Amino acid sequence: MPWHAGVMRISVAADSKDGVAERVVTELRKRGHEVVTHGALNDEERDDWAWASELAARDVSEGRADQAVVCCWTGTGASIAANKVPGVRAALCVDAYTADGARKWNDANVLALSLRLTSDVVLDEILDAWLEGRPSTDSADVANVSHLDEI
Ligand SMILES: O=C(CO)[C@H](O)[C@H](O)COP(=O)(O)O
Repeated sequence: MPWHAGVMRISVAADSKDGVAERVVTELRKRGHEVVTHGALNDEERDDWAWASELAARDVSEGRADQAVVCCWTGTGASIAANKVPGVRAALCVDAYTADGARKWNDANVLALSLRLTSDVVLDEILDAWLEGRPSTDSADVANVSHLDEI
């Protein structure tokens, strides 16, 4: 399903059943999106950050999800793991400005979050910016993003 279609299928992964991770799931569902859970949010799966994040990123890469949100304590490991998956552009976002830029300039398709840093208010702001964000059509931005596949 394309970005602009409104309702999306979004995979959410976390390495602990943290309140922030559970709030991501709740907030996405509240906004009408279909959510698939991985890692510590899924009783059947391994909960380490590299494995959990990989599963969510592969959902995006292999077309089972439109976007993903990957979470760990710092957000760093989750973003590194996701960015190893072909076609994934994961962005670790600590505020709405970064989330907006990640969608606009980087056409990011995976949002990485720090469970440690992300307050409820900031999470709401990040999700709003992320979900409303659209990739730039500026030729330089398009060229940068397409070069990522060539690197
Ligand atoms: O931020 C992380 C990785 O970037 C992890 O969440 C952090 O290392 C804690 O992991 P664990 O609970 O398995 O020790």
